[in-house]
Amino acid sequence: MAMKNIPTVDLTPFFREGYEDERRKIVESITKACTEYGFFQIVNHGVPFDLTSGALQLAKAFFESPNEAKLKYCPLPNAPVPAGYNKKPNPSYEFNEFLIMLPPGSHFNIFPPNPPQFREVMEELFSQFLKIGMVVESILSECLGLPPSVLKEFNDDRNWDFLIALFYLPATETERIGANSHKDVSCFTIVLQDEVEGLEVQKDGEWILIVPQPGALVVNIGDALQVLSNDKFKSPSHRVLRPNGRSRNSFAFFYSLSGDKWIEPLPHFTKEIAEKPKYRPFLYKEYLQLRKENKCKHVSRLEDEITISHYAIPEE
Ligand SMILES: O=C(O)CCC(=O)C(=O)O
Ligand SMILES: [Fe+2]
Repeated sequence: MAMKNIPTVDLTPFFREGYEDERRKIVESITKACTEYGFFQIVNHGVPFDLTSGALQLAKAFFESPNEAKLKYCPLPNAPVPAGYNKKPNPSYEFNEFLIMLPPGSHFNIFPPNPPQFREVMEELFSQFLKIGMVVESILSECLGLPPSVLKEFNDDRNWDFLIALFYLPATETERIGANSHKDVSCFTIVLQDEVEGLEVQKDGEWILIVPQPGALVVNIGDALQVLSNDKFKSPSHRVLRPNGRSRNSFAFFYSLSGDKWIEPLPHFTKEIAEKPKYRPFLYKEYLQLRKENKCKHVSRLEDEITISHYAIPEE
């Protein structure tokens, strides 16, 4: 595993008047990070540290409760994403437990009553991630060279965003994989990791550690933005290795798209620059459904998983 440094950017200038030069420099560093890694970290993003550390502790307390208690909170079968508690079976090619929530107020949400503040804190975390997500969306839009309103107007339905609390048990002698190499379905994902290492991004065949930093959030590009930008920003392969001797927990916020949207590369990256689209149009919720099957139907072979290349137009 290589120790290259994924850039960390300070977002302070985006919360103040002026600072045009500083903002331009940040846009340049994020563009470079997205082109090279599809990953970067942000600090001074406005999400309170007390909230992030409290949420990590409460989630850990929930996941450490007995299995019978957790299994009462499994998803409803018709939910667009499987909100509630779920666990990858053992043996499987990966091993983790998770609790998914849709936006606060969604009737699909299923929260355990214990620990008592868990629901309230997860809802607050969701709202804070949404707020910073909108700032990140406008920065990424600028990084892609899009006119300011294009991405925001295209992606104007926030009912499909979801937040996952994740828990990884310590590695065993034979099993180290917490989450196998995958690419996220989202436009982009915001990850809050605890202090335990494990998240890695693949670049040029090497695995690079995303070093946990107190107070930082990790951002990575997802498949939807890869399609919309016609591969200008690619959704990076990443994985989670389980730590030795201790557990790890994290939250991942999927800044999504309306499931009712047909998506295909935007004209700014195709017609307007005389490039061929690399993907055929598809309904976003169809892709979400296929990916939900990957996540919950316990596909036991990695090669059987559906990925975004399912919609790629073969090169002539
Ligand atoms: O647990 C993490 O740090 C990342 C999880 C992840 O990649 C995902 O849920 O898609
Ligand atoms: Fe991921």
